[in-house]
Amino acid sequence: QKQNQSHSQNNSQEPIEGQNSNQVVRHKRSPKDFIFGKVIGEGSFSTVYLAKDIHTNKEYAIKVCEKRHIIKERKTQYVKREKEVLNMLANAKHYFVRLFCTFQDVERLYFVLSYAKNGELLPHITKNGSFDIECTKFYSAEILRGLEYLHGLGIIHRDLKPENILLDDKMHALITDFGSAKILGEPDQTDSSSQDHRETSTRTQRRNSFVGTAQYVSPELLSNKISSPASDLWAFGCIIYQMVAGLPPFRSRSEYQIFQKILQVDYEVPDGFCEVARNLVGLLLVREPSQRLGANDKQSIGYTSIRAHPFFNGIDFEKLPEQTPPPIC
Ligand SMILES: Nc1ncnc2c1ncn2[C@@H]1O[C@H](COP(=O)(O)OP(=O)(O)OP(=O)(O)O)[C@@H](O)[C@H]1O
Ligand SMILES: O=C(O)[C@@H]1CCC(=O)N(CCc2ccc(Cl)cc2)[C@H]1c1ccccc1Cl
Repeated sequence: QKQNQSHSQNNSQEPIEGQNSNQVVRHKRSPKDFIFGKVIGEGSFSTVYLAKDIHTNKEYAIKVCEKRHIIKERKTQYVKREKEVLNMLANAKHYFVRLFCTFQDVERLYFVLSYAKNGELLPHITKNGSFDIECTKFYSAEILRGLEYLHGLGIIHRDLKPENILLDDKMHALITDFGSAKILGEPDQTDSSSQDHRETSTRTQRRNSFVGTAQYVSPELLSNKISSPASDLWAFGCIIYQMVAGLPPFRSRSEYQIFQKILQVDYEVPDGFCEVARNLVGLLLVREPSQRLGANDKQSIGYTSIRAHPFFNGIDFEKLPEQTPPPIC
């Protein structure tokens, strides 16, 4: 719309004259600030569009959620949690999809996210059959760095899977989808609603009904509903296995049978599966969360025992963002 000069919206980051220079006023965005392009994806209650900011010409992925549908599906908490966790990741420079801003209108919520031009990791694994060891090492290392940052903030993802690892234009990994995340130390919903204040240790939380995606869910989430950062380490083990084998470790026609296999830690390793990768997967797919490799590492310094595993020989964890990801072949 025509901007009235005297009240022209300052949507860029320049300070407005009359304000001291280090103060930048950001005006609340609205759909009018963007040109909405093609649909790049659909969620169970969201549609994601490729969009361009009319002021900067920058491209974003805008996730649009219908309020009516969210309320009907009783997912209001999920949506609020996604925004809350994305905000906590605002200072992360790498390894996560970033949230630039949110706004809403009567019917919808809008999340302006970084655009992961190369989509989800999953199709890159399946299309290619599986990854070679160089690719597997690189992407496992980037995911591990993301988990170190996330767990360092006391956040458990709880639904880590190759569909939730996106790839940016340079093919670097971006973890996304934080609606199922748990923030350690916050009062658990069950505590506030139920009278009995059940003991929950700091590192693990008693769980309410949430369970992640069948193939990647950890045994503890299926049995006693307690999740901890080690629950993400289990999913991490499943993802490494899947990059090497091309399929997740726990597979079956029925979800119930997948759960049975997970609870028994019943998986096979195909012939030709790289031995050193098999060893690492074997140290992560351990039924007892506290016995998983990395479970007892100090959160503040990262997963030193996983980084030290021979599988990561040759990986410089600090230099990953500057590296060119190995071609998927
Ligand atoms: N920042 C992004 N950049 C590029 N593509 C994205 C981005 N965010 C989401 N997508 C794509 O849009 C699709 C829908 O994502 P969205 O997060 O809305 O739903 P979902 O989490 O995939 O589904 P559900 O809500 O059922 O879990 C996904 O398949 C994803 O590939
Ligand atoms: O949590 C927040 O930061 C704000 C607070 C103000 C606000 O009204 N909302 C929307 C809350 C909301 C969530 C779900 C539905 Cl279905 C309707 C409204 C929240 C919101 C705004 C825009 C995008 C997402 C969210 Cl959760």
